[in-house]
Amino acid sequence: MLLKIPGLLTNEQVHRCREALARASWVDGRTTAGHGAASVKQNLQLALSDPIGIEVGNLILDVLGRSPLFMSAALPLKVMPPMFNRYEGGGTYGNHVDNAIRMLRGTDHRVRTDISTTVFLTDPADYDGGELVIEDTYGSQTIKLAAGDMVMYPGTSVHRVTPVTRGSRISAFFWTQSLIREDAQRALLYELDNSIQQLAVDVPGHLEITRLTGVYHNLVRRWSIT
Ligand SMILES: O=C(O)CCC(=O)C(=O)O
Ligand SMILES: [Fe+2]
Repeated sequence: MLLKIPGLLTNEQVHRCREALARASWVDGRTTAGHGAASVKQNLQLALSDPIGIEVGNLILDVLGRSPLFMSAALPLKVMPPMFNRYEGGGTYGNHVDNAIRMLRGTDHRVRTDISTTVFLTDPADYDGGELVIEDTYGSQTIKLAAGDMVMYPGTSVHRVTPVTRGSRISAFFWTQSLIREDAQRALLYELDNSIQQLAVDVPGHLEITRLTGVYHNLVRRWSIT
């Protein structure tokens, strides 16, 4: 399931992130890519230990934790600390699939990358190119969103970022391990949750809402990996 979350960050929050990131030092993005991906990756990133990245990442995690849309669609078990990248001067990231397992820095904790996410931090009018192209079962989706918007998509997808030929594209990206491993099951739960929420507005207090809520939780119980 590919899902956009418009306005995850307010303009003020985007501004704060961008101001902090402008003070950070960027390194070659190939340092954090797996073997196959490194050969098609041509961008800049913040070092994982960069205190500015950690601070801005915490702001984003805080906002995410309060996003009902993210919680419902991701059903997160573990969210990796956000990382940051910058593409300019033809910078690009060719077709790749993200590594299935990532280590949490400084620990021996592993995170399975069920869901990949990009949070756009640059106004699309400020750069050319830089589209995130995701191969989906319904064909390829081209994503270029307003600053503060986010897209989440299955970690299993082949994806790329087209060359940035004018300006500079700065984004946060991170991975989530979901309680629900299978994308199709997660998508069903998301649909059901949305339906129940809508029913609760349209026919408040209806007994069937309680039964459907039970079905929702019993499916989570059946499918959850924890
Ligand atoms: O910059 C993006 O939107 C995606 C980055 C990406 O695919 C990656 O770092 O694996
Ligand atoms: Fe990727």
